[in-house]
Amino acid sequence: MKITDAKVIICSPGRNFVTLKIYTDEGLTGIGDATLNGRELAVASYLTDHVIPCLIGRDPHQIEDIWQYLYRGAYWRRGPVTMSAIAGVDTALWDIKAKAANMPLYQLLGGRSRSGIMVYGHANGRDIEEATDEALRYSEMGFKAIRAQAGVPGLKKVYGVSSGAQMASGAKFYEPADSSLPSEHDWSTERYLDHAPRLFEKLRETLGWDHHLLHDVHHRLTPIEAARLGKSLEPCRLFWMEDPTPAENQEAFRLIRQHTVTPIAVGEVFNSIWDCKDLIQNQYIDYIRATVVHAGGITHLRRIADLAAIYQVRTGSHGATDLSPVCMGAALHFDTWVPNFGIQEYMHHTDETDAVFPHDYSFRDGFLYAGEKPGHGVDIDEKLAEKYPYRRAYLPVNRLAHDGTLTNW
Ligand SMILES: O=C(O)C(=O)C[C@H](O)[C@H](O)CO
Ligand SMILES: [Mg+2]
Repeated sequence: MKITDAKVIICSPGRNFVTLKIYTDEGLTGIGDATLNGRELAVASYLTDHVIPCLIGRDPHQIEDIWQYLYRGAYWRRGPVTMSAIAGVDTALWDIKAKAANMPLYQLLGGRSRSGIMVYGHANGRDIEEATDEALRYSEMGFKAIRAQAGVPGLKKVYGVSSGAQMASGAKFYEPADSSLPSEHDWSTERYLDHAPRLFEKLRETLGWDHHLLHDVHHRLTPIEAARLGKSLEPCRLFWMEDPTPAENQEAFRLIRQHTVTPIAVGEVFNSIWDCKDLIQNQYIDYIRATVVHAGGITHLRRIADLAAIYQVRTGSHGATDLSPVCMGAALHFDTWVPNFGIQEYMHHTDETDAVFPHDYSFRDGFLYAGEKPGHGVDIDEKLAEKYPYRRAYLPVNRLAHDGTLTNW
């Protein structure tokens, strides 16, 4: 088999997505997600201008060789743009290989390791009461694991809290990339550290102890502040505290670990095994959140998961709505196989997105199930995609409430 063509499809059915479609001389096609929220066109250009010309004429079955060719061949290794582009190619090639084998992708990876994929949903509210009501709604929908975020008194806008608008599915609409220039949030660590434990006390009081509860700190604390939060959340027994501090300095997590047994999840912004090698080998974290689209596709994510397995670190892949249904489909096949699976993030896409990307995965009683169609089971309706042209949209920036200093969002 030979690759005859490839093209990048950019569309915005509610939010921007970049999809790579690869064509072969045997009529089989495959698609991969290459979306990098807020920097979409950089990846599109990387693919169109620099990667696609290198793909034509290659054997799509040689996934590993093509991965190495693109990674080593660029000379400039790693980085989110490069690795998202490689992920788009890699995912599309696994899709083609599985279609050629007439098997669902998880079978090629090593077969089924579990009956379904436990997922966590996002309950949030402008205050603790609203977030608690929302968590109850997630429980009624069947979720066994719920991430909770609440507004902080005195702060106008914080990460993870919806303005209140509802989608057709009933879920609260939340899209952080909400503006053609970055919108501005405000932040106070003192107010947040006082407030966050109260949210989880209320959730335990209301929901009891049968649900897994998760929380995303979204990189906003220093290590010692994160240690304090982890300690104060211990009585509420969280499944994880996510991204407590920025992870550029992997050694920083040693300090958090010395102070708290609240489990730690990190990795949604990681794009290679080198970003998490020390975190994993020192057992500073419990869950690795790297995912298919930002970490070089299935080929590279598998290496990260295998390293993590040796150190009893489990997977907990990123699954916000900026990861397209193509990424979600591929991730679910990966999750169906990976031996050290922990949990999968699952945020509903809008109806418009679901219509542009028909898929065969399904949700039932707190679990997602990969479909049985050959490939990863996700397609793109190109005609429909044309109706939703790209719109520039940025993630917000964050400033300290008391003096306007730029801080982590
Ligand atoms: O889903 C999460 O845990 C996130 O932190 C979502 C990120 O803010 C989002 O994917 C950025 O594009
Ligand atoms: Mg996160």
